[in-house]
Amino acid sequence: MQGIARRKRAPPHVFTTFCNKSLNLQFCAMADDRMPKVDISKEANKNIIDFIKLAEKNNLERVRKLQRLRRNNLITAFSLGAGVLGIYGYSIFADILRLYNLRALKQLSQNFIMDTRITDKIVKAAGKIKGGHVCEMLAEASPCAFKIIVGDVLSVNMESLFPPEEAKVWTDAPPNIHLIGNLPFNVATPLIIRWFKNISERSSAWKMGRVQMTLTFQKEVAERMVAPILTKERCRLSIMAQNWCHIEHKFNIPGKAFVPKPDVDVGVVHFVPLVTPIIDLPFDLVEKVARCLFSFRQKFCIKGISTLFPKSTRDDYARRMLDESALPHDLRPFQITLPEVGRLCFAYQRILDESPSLAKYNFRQHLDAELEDILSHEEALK
Ligand SMILES: C[S@@+](CC[C@H](N)C(=O)[O-])C[C@H]1O[C@@H](n2cnc3c(N)ncnc32)[C@H](O)[C@@H]1O
Repeated sequence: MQGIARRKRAPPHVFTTFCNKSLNLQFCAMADDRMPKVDISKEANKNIIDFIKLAEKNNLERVRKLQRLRRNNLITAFSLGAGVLGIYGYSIFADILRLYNLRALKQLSQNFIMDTRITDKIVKAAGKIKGGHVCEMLAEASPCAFKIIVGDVLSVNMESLFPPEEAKVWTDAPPNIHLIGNLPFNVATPLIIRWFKNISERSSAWKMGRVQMTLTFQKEVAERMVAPILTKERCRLSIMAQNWCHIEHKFNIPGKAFVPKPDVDVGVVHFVPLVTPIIDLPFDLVEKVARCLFSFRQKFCIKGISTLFPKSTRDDYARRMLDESALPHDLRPFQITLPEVGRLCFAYQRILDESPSLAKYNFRQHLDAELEDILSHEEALK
């Protein structure tokens, strides 16, 4: 008790303990020489042991506090480092843009990929291109003969771009000609639809054979193109892409890899035209059936199919198309396989063979007139 009373007077910072359970509290050192030594080996004094335990607990807490502090410091240092590196990296990109006198034009959706690891990855996704003919790479980066075509890719006829001796027969392996592009999203989607049409007709670049493409799209569009049945992404674009091409969604590029950064992520997609399409019918017919079929995605197919026909005959023709295709009437568009869409297309073709004028019917054009009809009918019922 005496020892405790004295020790209470001692300033807490001069009390140091080195104790360990295995030492059975054999050693206790005091930093203050004025304090008398306490002989704890004599007899187990409960109060002293409690005091030492308390001191040990305090020490432990201090150590934990220090560890927490150190961890927080590390996190802060790491975040600051990453921030500095980010700013440094961005300034390098900005310098490169300035060096090449490039200015990102918003109206052309110019978002540049400055990381050559990503451009390498895109080129790798194109497959074996060594010694090949490639449409689009940067002039300065290319050791090969390079020709810049200034123009709108949507209206360029690519027929004459490649040497005729590179052409391959359609049923052969694809020629060593590649279309690689990182185009604005508002250009890439209409362009690929146009190119599917060219593929179906074997026109433009596809006069050279089954020319492959490696193109970027908004990530969600890439996902739609490869979407299998029963997925929420399945849509008209899935039908069009998968009907004419073997298609692979290779990888995604995060928006932050571009300068300036777009609001969305980007998907890289590789296309190889099929020797024979799954639905071997004219592009416009397949496109029209797919468009109408998916115009009411959550409804039964019959609703979308019926929009292929004028109002007076639509229910009969739609039922006939489903029956001739051996498809149930309660099927929804995202449940239909490509060969089943094909059966619907052939059924539609047979109807057109009987009544060719039906081919001209366009639901969208007639929509306004029909809506007016419905409204006036409802008006009359009031
Ligand atoms: C997303 S940026 C990509 C730039 C560069 N290829 C890259 O990957 O860093 C899109 C490029 O397509 C060009 N572009 C925009 N509309 C175009 C069109 N209709 N025809 C051809 N190029 C177009 C823009 O000028 C821009 O250079």
